[in-house]
Amino acid sequence: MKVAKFGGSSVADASMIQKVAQIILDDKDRKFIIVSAPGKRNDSDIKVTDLLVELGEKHAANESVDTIKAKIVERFQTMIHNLSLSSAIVDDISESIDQVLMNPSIKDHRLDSLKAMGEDSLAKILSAYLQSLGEEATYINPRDAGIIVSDEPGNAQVLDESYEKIYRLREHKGIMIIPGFFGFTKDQKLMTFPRGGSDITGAIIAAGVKADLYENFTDVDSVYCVNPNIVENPKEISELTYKEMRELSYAGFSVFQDEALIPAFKAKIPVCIKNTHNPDKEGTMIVSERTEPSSGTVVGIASDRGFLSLYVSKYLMNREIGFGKNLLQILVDEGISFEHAPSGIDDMSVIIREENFPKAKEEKVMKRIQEELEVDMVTVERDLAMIMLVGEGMNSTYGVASQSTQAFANAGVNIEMINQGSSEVSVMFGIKEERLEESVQSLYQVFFEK
Ligand SMILES: Nc1ncnc2c1ncn2[C@@H]1O[C@H](COP(=O)(O)OP(=O)(O)O)[C@@H](O)[C@H]1O
Ligand SMILES: N[C@@H](CC(=O)OP(=O)(O)O)C(=O)O
Repeated sequence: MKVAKFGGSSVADASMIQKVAQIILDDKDRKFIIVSAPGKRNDSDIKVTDLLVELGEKHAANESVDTIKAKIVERFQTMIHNLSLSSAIVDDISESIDQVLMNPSIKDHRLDSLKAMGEDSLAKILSAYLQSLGEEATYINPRDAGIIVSDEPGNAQVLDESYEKIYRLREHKGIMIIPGFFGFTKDQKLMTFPRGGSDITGAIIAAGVKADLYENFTDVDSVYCVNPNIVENPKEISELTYKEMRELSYAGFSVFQDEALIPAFKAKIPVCIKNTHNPDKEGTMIVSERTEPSSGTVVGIASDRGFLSLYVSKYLMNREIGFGKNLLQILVDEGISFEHAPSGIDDMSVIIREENFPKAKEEKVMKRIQEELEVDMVTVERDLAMIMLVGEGMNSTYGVASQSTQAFANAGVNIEMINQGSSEVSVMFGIKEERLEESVQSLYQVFFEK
């Protein structure tokens, strides 16, 4: 049995849905289908989830939602019309949006219910389309599928008790179409996963039904060793380990949501990233152990913008018991989560995503650090990018660090920070955001073109 997830780019319009239906019908093992909300049809288009977020924000600000709601409904209407399906589905979508907007009992998590409407509507459309082709296909709501999640709006996590119920889906006849991106709390509140979270639903269902394979269909032939938007035609990766993919997706390989790997990894379900436009291509396999030798020590270079470094220096910091804990406690008190915390003898930097440490919090946090920890210096440096080199073989190989620093030197880029994490499969560099592209290109040359 296979679980196949189709991302937003794979269900962007009616012609894509026809392709998706063909892929499903081409393999009888594709029994559990997870769908995202319609994504961009072209570069200037807007994802349905983003339209729904805008709708929610306007509603919360008591602004008129008529125009934005009409845009969303029209998007589905065109799709339904081009698939020759009943227009009653459009009326249902429009009514469901109104119900969510008017329901007073979901006030504190209304945005989740709105965001979920993209996936939910698309799942209903795909099952109706498969039925119109004479197939036995059923829309299954995540509540009925058994996806039970924590009560964290926009950031839900699956609860382990889900898996037993999901396993029972195996007995269901025909093809099951399950909307991605959300689940229900024990007290029946709808909660969404983090953005990109349909990948997470796919992994949860794959783990729950103990699938032989989790196929993740997107719009590229494979996972490339570097973001194809930065390097033209980069090398394809045929096989990756869970550990490598987790690091790469965390650090910027947006092709697979970073939290999605955990359920698949725990249940040891192999994952295959494939292209909806080119389904016969093998794609990239993600497995627990490599079956073929990797072509190099570094398997991928991931990068992401939007970080800052909170730098603290205090003479004899190394002798002060609890300094690190007290610094991090201040961040906890202020509701700031951090990513990395490299430290020296008298210095410590805390790397934070800018969205988690808005400028409005800066003055108070700096003042608290200065006064409570009596530091010599505390500064914040914004507009940083992180570049991560990943590969399971890296730690047992000489020269990766020197080759990397050479690559930065070739590009004339100053390294602000190096962090060889404890994961043993990655090394991370912090640089100024504006030098990101040339750094990645130079690293690509050194590790993949020589
Ligand atoms: N290393 C990488 N390999 C492949 N694609 C990548 C990589 N890094 C970033 N991407 C981007 O990820 C995109 C696919 O992810 P996404 O747009 O979320 O797909 P979907 O709509 O199928 O969920 C690709 O089109 C590509 O631009
Ligand atoms: N539609 C949701 C969830 C998702 O996974 O989307 P996509 O498959 O387009 O990345 C989002 O935009 O976040």
